[in-house]
Amino acid sequence: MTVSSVSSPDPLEAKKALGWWHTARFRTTAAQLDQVPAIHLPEVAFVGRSNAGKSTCINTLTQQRQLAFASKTPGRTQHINLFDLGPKDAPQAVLADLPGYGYAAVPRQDKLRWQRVMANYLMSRNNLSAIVLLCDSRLGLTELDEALLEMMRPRVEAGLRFLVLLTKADKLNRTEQTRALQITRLNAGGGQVHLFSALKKQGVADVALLLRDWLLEDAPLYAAQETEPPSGATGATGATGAAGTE
Ligand SMILES: Nc1nc2c(ncn2[C@@H]2O[C@H](COP(=O)(O)OP(=O)(O)OP(=O)(O)O)[C@@H](O)[C@H]2O)c(=O)[nH]1
Ligand SMILES: [Mg+2]
Repeated sequence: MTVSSVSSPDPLEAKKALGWWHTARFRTTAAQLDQVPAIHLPEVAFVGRSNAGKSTCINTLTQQRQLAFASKTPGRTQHINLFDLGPKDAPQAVLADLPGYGYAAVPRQDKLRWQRVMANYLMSRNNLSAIVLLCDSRLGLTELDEALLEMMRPRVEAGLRFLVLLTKADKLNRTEQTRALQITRLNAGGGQVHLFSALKKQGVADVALLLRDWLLEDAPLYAAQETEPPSGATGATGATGAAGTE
């Protein structure tokens, strides 16, 4: 098995994809599900345990130091933050940075509330094209990640794209990286798995290309919805309708 840093994508294509990610700019923030606006653009959601490296990954992909707030203090991201991607006057896709789950020091009520917000978001967000589940490569998929995978299974089976990123890969040696990839691939239920290091820029080009292609492939589906009444919009992968609002 090759470690993902070994395969290098076409440099020109990678440069174009990174240029596209660099267009990312803040769109809106929401503390509750019913405050998140319906958007007729393909969306990728970044999820994972608190401290997994979501915000750092977003900053690395977009090559912006402070787009998403990264922190040494777990539980930092408390809102659903949305960012636009593509030309300024014609955004093509949306990136969602979701609050991390599982941080022990957060009061139980807040923890439960956020887990509910996130689950509802992932199950009900009509325009979701892809989910990126980030987990620390030293920990692999934890119980909470697997619960999330299980919950998302119907949507993944219905076509929702799914990528697991093993973050902080710089903390592992080559052998450990290969092992982490093998184990996670077995447990990822058919989703793609990549190693990622913000520090060493490992996997950045691959992930930039993969996610951009997924989103742009889905863009025509949502462009068609723009002309329909909002109630007729169902999203490419279909909502399960399982979630209410917070
Ligand atoms: N060595 C190393 N550290 C990293 C990497 N990515 C993130 N970190 C560190 O991990 C910590 C958490 O990163 P964040 O990006 O804030 O994590 P988060 O998932 O957004 O956390 P919440 O907002 O709490 O959910 C920070 O101290 C980062 O510097 C990496 O690739 N390598
Ligand atoms: Mg964060």
